[in-house]
Amino acid sequence: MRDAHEGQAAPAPPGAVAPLGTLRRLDTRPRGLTEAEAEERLARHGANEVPAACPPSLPRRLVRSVRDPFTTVLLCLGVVSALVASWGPAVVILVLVGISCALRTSGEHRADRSVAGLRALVAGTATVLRRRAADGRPRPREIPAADLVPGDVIRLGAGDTVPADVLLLRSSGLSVHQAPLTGESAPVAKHPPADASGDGSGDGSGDGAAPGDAADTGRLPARPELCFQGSSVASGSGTAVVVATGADTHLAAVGRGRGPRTSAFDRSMHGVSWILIRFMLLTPPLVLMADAALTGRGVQTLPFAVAVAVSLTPEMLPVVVTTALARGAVRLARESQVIVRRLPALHDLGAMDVLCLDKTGTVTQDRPVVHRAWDAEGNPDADVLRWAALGALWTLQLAELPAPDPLDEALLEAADQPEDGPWAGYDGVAALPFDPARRLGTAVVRHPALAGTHTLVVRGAVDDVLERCALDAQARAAIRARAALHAADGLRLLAVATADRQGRDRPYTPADERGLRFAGLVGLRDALAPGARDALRDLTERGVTVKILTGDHAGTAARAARGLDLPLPGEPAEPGSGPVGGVVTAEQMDALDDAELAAVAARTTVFAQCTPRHKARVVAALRSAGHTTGFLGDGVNDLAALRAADVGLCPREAVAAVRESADVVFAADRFAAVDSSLSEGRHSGGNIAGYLRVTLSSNLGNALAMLAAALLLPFVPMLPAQVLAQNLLFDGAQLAYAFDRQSPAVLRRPTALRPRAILRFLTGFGVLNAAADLSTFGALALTAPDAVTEAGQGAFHAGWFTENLLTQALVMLLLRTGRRAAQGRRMPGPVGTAAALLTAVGIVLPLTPLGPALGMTAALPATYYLLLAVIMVLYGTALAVAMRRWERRH
Ligand SMILES: Nc1ncnc2c1ncn2[C@@H]1O[C@H](COP(=O)(O)OP(=O)(O)OP(=O)(O)O)[C@@H](O)[C@H]1O
Ligand SMILES: [Mg+2]
Repeated sequence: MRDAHEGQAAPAPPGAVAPLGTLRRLDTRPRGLTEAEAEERLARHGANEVPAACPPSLPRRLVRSVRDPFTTVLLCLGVVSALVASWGPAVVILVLVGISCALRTSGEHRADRSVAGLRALVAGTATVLRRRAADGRPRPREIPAADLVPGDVIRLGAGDTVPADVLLLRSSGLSVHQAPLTGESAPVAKHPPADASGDGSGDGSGDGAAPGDAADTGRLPARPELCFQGSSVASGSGTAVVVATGADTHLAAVGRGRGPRTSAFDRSMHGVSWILIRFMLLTPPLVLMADAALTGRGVQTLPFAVAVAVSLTPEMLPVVVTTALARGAVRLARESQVIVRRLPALHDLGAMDVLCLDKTGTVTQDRPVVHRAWDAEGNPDADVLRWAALGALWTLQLAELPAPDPLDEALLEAADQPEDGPWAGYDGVAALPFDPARRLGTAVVRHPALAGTHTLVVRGAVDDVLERCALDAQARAAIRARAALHAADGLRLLAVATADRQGRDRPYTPADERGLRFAGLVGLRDALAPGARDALRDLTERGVTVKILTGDHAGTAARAARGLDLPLPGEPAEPGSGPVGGVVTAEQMDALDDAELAAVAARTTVFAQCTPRHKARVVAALRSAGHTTGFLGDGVNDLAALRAADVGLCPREAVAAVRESADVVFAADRFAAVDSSLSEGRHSGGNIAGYLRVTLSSNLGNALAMLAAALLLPFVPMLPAQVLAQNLLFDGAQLAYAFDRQSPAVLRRPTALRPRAILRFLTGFGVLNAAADLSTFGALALTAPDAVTEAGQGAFHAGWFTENLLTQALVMLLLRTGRRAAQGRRMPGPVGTAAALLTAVGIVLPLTPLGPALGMTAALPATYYLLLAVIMVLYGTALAVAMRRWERRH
């Protein structure tokens, strides 16, 4: 069977007229280039690389890291300081920004390099027709998309990414997604210029979108005969000649089109950033006003006001985020063969609380085997299978699909060789390959004995085929009921229908698929993937709700869910009658608006009979209900949902377009990989959350204390050099969070960064921190009255410096999440070590020669240290109690 297909590999020369000029201009033929020509052109035109796909250079990255919002605010504060010639704060800011940018850039660079090797595994390829010699036969061959040259003739099939800008020579049922270029979600029909289609095969529009729609929605020219790099094939197939590659493509000209969607990570970070930026922008004017009102001083307080704002900034946030994510990504790549294509996706994985899966090929093995075929009355009938196989055979041949569909393969394998039976003499006329949006496909065949008659063979999902059959309601209901029984038995079902039509030259379109004669059903078995059930149970236990979104029959889907031990709320309804209990079908979804769907989606586990649009709708509904939603799928029908999700996951065997849109690609066993990705994501998320909590609350505490001190004391409570030293020490210690290993308790739940929760946390714990500082001021005034006078301010600086570092160390240890479970560990871990170092430096530094250099005199009485110890114990107790309450509430 496959031989017959491959024998057809050489395309018949089309009666091309219109593209002829193009072919001549490109100096090529419909049979493609020779290898030698291609090599020469590659040298001339360069590699066909998407400009945005190559990693940015080191200087580019450096520039980009400066554009981060915190860095921008810091730089603005720096400029203000420089304008009023307060060089202290200006230098502090410059040093902080410099260090943070350098660390972040090198971190990103390293992470990129170490995943580059694995990334090659998911690089795009193209099926090209090339000849060894000028008179040789063209052979289809898969090559890296980067090696394409203008003039190459390529084949496109459903699920392929269009690898360059191409002009269609032939097509059948071709529609492409141009979403990455134009943002429009419906597939657009594509076909060669009307008089160029030599093989009589028609074009079908995917979702009924008219050619030319593209013009209204994007900057793409409305040319149905052109497919643009970056779009992907939604249905059908085609043969096309490459007209532009690399930097000459439309994609390169318009840039990446719409940027990537905002993910959960972006939303969280955006929320947190804006809370802080508001704080930082409000601080200097507030300090100035308060100071002016209370002490009558003027702009000379500005440097101090700026210092307060600077001390609020979590300047290491970008570094901690990048390092935590990059380390996780590198570990995943090395240990679990998981490729994280977008670093923030790792955080989203950690925060993910709903994972949607497609069924076929994801939780099943996707090696369907034909079980049985039945005629319209429900009697076993091998002819139905043969009709289905005949349709599959001619679809494969006429549509020149780069790879056959597993379902079609199963049909061909199971059917008797059609050459032997009454099917022997059939010849293909046209094909509309399977389209997941219509959920059926058609082959048109003819038999010499029936001159002038074309037979349409339609295969597809039961409901969609029945809809197009000439049947009365009763017969239809009877077939539906039988199908439901078979589906409940776990079979995948294919309905087959035929129709005889007057032969014609006009192309066939989906509009011809009506008034059909129902032939029967084919049932196929597709076993559940080994390990799927255990993996899904683990996911559920770890706080991720699993949902299945499938194009399959409701009964088949429900049976699979049961086999996977997934709950089907609302069960049971009697099999074979009406809707299947616990399963929501596309039809039911269509009756719901988005808000209603969000409510239904929350309590439903299985969604059946989905078209690609339905899958995407469910994902969007779940996201709108506040869930961080992942989608794991592998087929063309999953592409839209994958893009709609916060994090798109796919196995390496997924179709090219899916692989290229996914955030995370699993190169090895996908279930083991989901598990380790989840752990790494939660690790990274937990580390980032820990850093944010500790840094923000202690920064706020410090800022409040500085403000109070400035109003109470006759001198500047913290000199710029001290602000710098303290910030550098804090930052250095807090980098430990990027390397922290979270306790198992953290890994048991999704780690979401909720800006509101963080705001509540930071105000509560910030005030507590400020209270500790104020108590210290009290202790200083009590034990060393000199320290609070202008002359003795060196002692105040030293006393506060020590206290600040000690509280910081305490906070680092006590405010991590899952702290209680982590206590059992013997090794101190990076955070413990950093806290110990911070304590040591806090006590010792003012006593060394560096102390006076920073304006600190360590002439404090022992009673101060005694009181400080008491304050620390009280503060530590208060922190522990507050943290326990907070953890219990969240
Ligand atoms: N190649 C094909 N030819 C004809 N009909 C098909 C083909 N592939 C699938 N179908 C029919 O269309 C239905 C929907 O298929 P679709 O590919 O959208 O989803 P699926 O593969 O069944 O499930 P999932 O969404 O879980 O991957 C199938 O249940 C089947 O009846
Ligand atoms: Mg699938």
